[in-house]
Amino acid sequence: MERYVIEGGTPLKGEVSIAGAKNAALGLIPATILSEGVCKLENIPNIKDVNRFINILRKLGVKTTQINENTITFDAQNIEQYEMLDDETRKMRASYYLLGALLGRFKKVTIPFPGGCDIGVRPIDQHIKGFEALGVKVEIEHGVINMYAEKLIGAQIYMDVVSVGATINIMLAAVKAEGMTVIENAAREPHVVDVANFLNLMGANIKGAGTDIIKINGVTELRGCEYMVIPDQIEAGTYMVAAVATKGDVLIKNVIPKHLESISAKLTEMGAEIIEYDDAIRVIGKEDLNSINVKTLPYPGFPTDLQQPMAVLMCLTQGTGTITESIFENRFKYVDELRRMGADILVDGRVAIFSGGKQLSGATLRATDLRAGAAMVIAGLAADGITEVTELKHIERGYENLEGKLRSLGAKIKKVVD
Ligand SMILES: CC(=O)N[C@H]1[C@@H](OP(=O)(O)OP(=O)(O)OC[C@H]2O[C@@H](n3ccc(=O)[nH]c3=O)[C@H](O)[C@@H]2O)O[C@H](CO)[C@@H](O)[C@@H]1O
Ligand SMILES: C=C(OP(=O)(O)O)C(=O)O
Repeated sequence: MERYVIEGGTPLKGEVSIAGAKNAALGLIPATILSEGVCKLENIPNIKDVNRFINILRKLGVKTTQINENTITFDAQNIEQYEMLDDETRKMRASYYLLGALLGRFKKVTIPFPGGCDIGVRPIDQHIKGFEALGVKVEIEHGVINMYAEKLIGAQIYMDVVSVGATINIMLAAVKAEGMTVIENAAREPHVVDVANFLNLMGANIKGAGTDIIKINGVTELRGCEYMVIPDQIEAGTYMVAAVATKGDVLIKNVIPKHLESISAKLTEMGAEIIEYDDAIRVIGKEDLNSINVKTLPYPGFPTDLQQPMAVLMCLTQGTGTITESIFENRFKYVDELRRMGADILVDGRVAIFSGGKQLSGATLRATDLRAGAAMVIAGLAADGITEVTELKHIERGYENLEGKLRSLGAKIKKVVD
């Protein structure tokens, strides 16, 4: 069994560099399937989900060359396979992008239902609705999705919910459809824009990514290109929260401060000092934190993926604050773990009420999912005494070298393998 052993109480101090964005890389990697040339991706984060997806592409016949730790070329010119039913595909959420990418390339695809963090029901009805509008026939049997089309034809698609995955997936198929596709009520997350920019560099014609109306004029061929993954908004936000939780002073480098505005605003409201530079952000924690209310929303709102780390800060204030989770219906499972540390949290449906004023004390905690895992680590860094965090496989899905980066900031954390 692997676990982190953390001795709390040391303020984080120094500089940390943020890796490429998990959720952008997970869209860009399958997008390379659409290219009839070689694509070079730089700033790919070295994390489990990304490495798993690269392996899936290799199994499909994509030739990959590792140029250095974070740069890889993808050559999908000779692939013939459009079916991927292995276990790795089943485990990942982002494997749903194989639907859009393989439909765009072959007009047919067979994959299992996607996995991902256990944070509530995660339907893919909006993905399916979009593909059907493009002329795709969909069959679902025994947990396997089978899609095929004679032709992909551009269409007007209104998304009933704002979905990052559905927006990117429809874009992936629509770039190779005949005519114009319009996605209304599209997601505006930075990774939606990143995938659109990459596809445009490959020769696609996408306009409006970053707004809630995206227009895609289909093209017949996409070429190879070189592209750099954007910095990870969520990894950056995690270090921002960790700096405040430990009353530290951290310069977080290789970020796009614009992507972090919702987090900076909330940390400032809590009393932390935030200094923005062109591609870095300095976060200085304070002795006393104000209680605040946070509601998760689609971008540019406060990201649901930082809800769990933020919960730790809510425990460290003196008064009462709330978090409303409006994206996923069951993303509060981790509060039981924080309660073991003495936190006072009441959950009522989509709202968690935090009564502050309690010193967290070290305990053995389970990383129930990826961001809950990050929250447990931050709680351990802020707590009195020793905290052990188990089930690191979740954390390693999305954080590059978390232990090493925290240690470089002075944290007393070590990974123990029994
Ligand atoms: C691999 C990846 O990029 N994962 C991210 C992606 O997940 P994911 O793409 O799964 O999240 P979505 O943006 O699609 O989900 C948003 C909401 O829409 C609902 N929904 C979604 C699709 C659908 O067909 N029908 C439907 O009802 C979901 O249940 C959820 O309530 O965006 C989430 C929201 O920013 C992030 O938490 C995840 O880290
Ligand atoms: C929920 C997340 O990931 P996934 O969609 O891959 O499960 C996340 O990154 O916080």
